[in-house]
Amino acid sequence: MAFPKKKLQGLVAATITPMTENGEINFSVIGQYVDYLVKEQGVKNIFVNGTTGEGLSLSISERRQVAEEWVTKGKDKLDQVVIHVGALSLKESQELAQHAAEIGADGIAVIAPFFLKPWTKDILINFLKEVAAAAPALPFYYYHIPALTGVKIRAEELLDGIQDKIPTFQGLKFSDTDLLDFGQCVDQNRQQQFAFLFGVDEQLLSALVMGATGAVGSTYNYLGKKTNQMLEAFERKDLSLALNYQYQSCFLIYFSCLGFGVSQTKAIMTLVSGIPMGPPRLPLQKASREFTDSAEAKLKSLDFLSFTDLKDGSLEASS
Ligand SMILES: CC(=O)N[C@@H]([C@@H](O)[C@H](O)[C@H](O)CO)[C@@H](O)CC(=O)C(=O)O
Repeated sequence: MAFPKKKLQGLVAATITPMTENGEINFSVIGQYVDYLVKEQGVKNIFVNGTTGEGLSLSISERRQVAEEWVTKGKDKLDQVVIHVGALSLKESQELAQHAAEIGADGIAVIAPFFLKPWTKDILINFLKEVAAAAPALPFYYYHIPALTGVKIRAEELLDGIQDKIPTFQGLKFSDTDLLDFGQCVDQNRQQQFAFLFGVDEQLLSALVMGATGAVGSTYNYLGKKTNQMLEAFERKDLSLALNYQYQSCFLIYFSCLGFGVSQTKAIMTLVSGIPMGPPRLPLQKASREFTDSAEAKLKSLDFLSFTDLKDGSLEASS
């Protein structure tokens, strides 16, 4: 095994997969995207082909190409590139895991299969174990996102004795609001050097209190710098300042009842970074005009993102 690798900690941007207006992947902007994350947002870890990256809406060949492009463009610039390799088919997941190892990724993550589902901890572990074994030199992270997979096995239960079954297990990406489950994961694994990466950006401060060692999320693409300031305030025990940052990011995320998801993330990132992210792929729909107009107004009204952070006058995603 190539361990020990540097522990994955701090902010990890869940990357968007840029697309053209006709739905093809726009590989040409990934180099620019890497530079934007590193230089403008101070974020040097990425999570590729996850929820934000529409990984499950891409073909296997596209997922391989996207992973390869991020690893290539991130070389000597990014600290860690973790590739999400979860799939409904064990074979596909193994193929992607093996590919991630071949291209020099720093880790792999896997969600629970969500159509024919594992109903018990042992069955889920068996699935994850088979995927991890396809990349025996790569750190393995379990990606817990029960609201989307429908697999409700508690993370705390899953982690109990997991390294005996999956020796490459290095941590948990926890995208759920159940802070009791999250806290129990941390508390019951204090002897291990696991990474506990929280995935609900609007609750990150609470998760830091519970022992999160880092965070993976969509908003760190464009709020990385501000969220790093929140992490620093938390480190200094300046909770009032940290809370102020957290509330501002919550209010940005929930500024309207128009919904917030991958389409909205693409639209906001296009506006803030000036890099065209394009529309999402079906079944997702492009963010509505109503959303983009109110998002633009909100971004401008918030001190959080100053006027000068906005690279262009319109939020319309590369149209
Ligand atoms: C359901 C969802 O997309 N959750 C996001 C959050 O970052 C989320 O966008 C954010 O908390 C705003 O609600 C991440 O947990 C997803 C993620 O890390 C990924 O793209 O794999």
